[in-house]
Amino acid sequence: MKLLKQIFHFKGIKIGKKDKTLQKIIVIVLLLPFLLLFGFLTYLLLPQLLSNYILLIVYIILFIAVSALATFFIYRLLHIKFWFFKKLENRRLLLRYLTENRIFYPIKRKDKKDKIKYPAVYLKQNKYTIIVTLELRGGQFQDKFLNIGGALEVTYSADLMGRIDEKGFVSYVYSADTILGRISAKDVRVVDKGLMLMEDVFWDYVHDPHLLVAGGTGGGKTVLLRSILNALLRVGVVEILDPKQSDFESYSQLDVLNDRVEIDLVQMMNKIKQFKENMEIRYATMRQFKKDRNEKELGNFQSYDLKPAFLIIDEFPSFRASMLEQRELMPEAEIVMASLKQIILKGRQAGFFAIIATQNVKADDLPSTLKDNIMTRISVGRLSQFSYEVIFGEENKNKYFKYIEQINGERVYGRGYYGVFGSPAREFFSPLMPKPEEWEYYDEFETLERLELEFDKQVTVVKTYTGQELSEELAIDYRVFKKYKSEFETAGQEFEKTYSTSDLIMFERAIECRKSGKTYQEAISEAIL
Ligand SMILES: Nc1ncnc2c1ncn2[C@@H]1O[C@H](COP(=O)(O)OP(=O)(O)OP(=O)(O)O)[C@@H](O)[C@H]1O
Repeated sequence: MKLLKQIFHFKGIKIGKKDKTLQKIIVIVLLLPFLLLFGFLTYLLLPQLLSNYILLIVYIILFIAVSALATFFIYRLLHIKFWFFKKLENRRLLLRYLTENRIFYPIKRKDKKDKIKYPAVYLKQNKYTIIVTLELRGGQFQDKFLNIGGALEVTYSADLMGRIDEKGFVSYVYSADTILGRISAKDVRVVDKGLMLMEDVFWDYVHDPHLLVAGGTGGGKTVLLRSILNALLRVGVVEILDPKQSDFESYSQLDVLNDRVEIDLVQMMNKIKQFKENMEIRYATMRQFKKDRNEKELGNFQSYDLKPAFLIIDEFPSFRASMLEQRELMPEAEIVMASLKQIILKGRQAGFFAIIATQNVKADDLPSTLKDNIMTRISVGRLSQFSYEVIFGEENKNKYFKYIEQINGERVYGRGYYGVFGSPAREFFSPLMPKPEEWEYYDEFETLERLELEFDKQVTVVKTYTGQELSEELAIDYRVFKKYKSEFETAGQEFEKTYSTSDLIMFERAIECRKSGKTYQEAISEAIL
């Protein structure tokens, strides 16, 4: 079976001259009914037309204009509406690229025009992806083929998702026609694969924790955050910080978000500290469950049937700036930033996630410990090149990020890019907000049941440990504990005077990793995330 697969591995349909011919055939077939009609009418009107030459000329010009226009209209419509025609168009585009860039072998013929032979280039297409496979195997164009990925990205107005190197071939995978996967804001839900944002885009917050949303003014950031809220409010507890005091403030009147929307600076700072405190309580609760169940390793929040908690911070740089601007708040601001860092570094297992929204990103807007540990990133609207670089990182350094205002003549809102840290960014369309007369976020949220975290009902005491106590709890020598601590600190982890349950769990994880033969460095970086 494996051998058969290797022999008959389907790379797609080979590109060749037939692709141009096919396009011509389509145009002729579309023109045919008009030509028949022309013939029939001419036959009926022949005596009148022949007796008046001006009428004949007007008749011919009119007919050519009407049939050309109608054919063009139907041709365009078919390509916009039908997948089959789009596929043909993609084949023609690739053929065009090859021809215009002289990627073919001319074959000389005696007394005749030279013939053209195209190298082996295959195109495979499905709903959202285009895969172009090109043969290498010592061919004249092999060097070109190894670097053609970016050029074809422009040809298809698509996003290069990756390159696959196979023996003798190279394939480029593009995501295209992404707009077809757009969903309505009404339908945004958390499903098995994560929070569904498009038909094929899921924010898997358990595996790629925390979310960074960036959007230029009017780009659709607020609409996107509200759509996300539509899903998250159904599965967990959401806290919102709205420093602009506009987009979310009114939601505090809703039962589901009552006391969970802050607009005042000090209240917002307290909310972050409280969120971090809650994360520690969650860790303590989980540890207790682990003990009760006699488990060897601590599971994640889902394995103990606990609900996730989300902290949305809108306009993060402006919130941070106003905190740092006020001298008297400085010491407190540091604690707040340290708490946020802890949430981002340690929240995943406990089910505590941050969603940080910002406009264009400036150099010092996002401290790198925060940015580097927010795994999922989305942009909407127009951003500066610098912002794209900061948001989507090294991996997408050479990517050409486009700003598209219209698609097929219609203004498009909420278009941007989606990426998980370290992988290629792809085109993204934020869920489409229905017309206000059909559906409103506020009315929808009004129908939702308010969810609580487990400890809103019961009081759990957060245990803290001194270094000595922690080493005893971990059953390791105090000097070994110090060694782990200094390794953690080298990796950028900061500790307070006393240690929390989440610190204890992090140390436990590192010790486990070391036992399985990993180096200190590997164990520490695994334990942090
Ligand atoms: N996904 C969408 N579906 C439909 N319309 C949208 C969408 N996103 C944005 N829009 C339109 O664009 C307008 C501006 O969007 P939004 O308020 O979300 O921008 P923003 O990025 O939050 O801007 P600002 O930062 O200035 O507040 C919306 O009022 C809406 O008309």
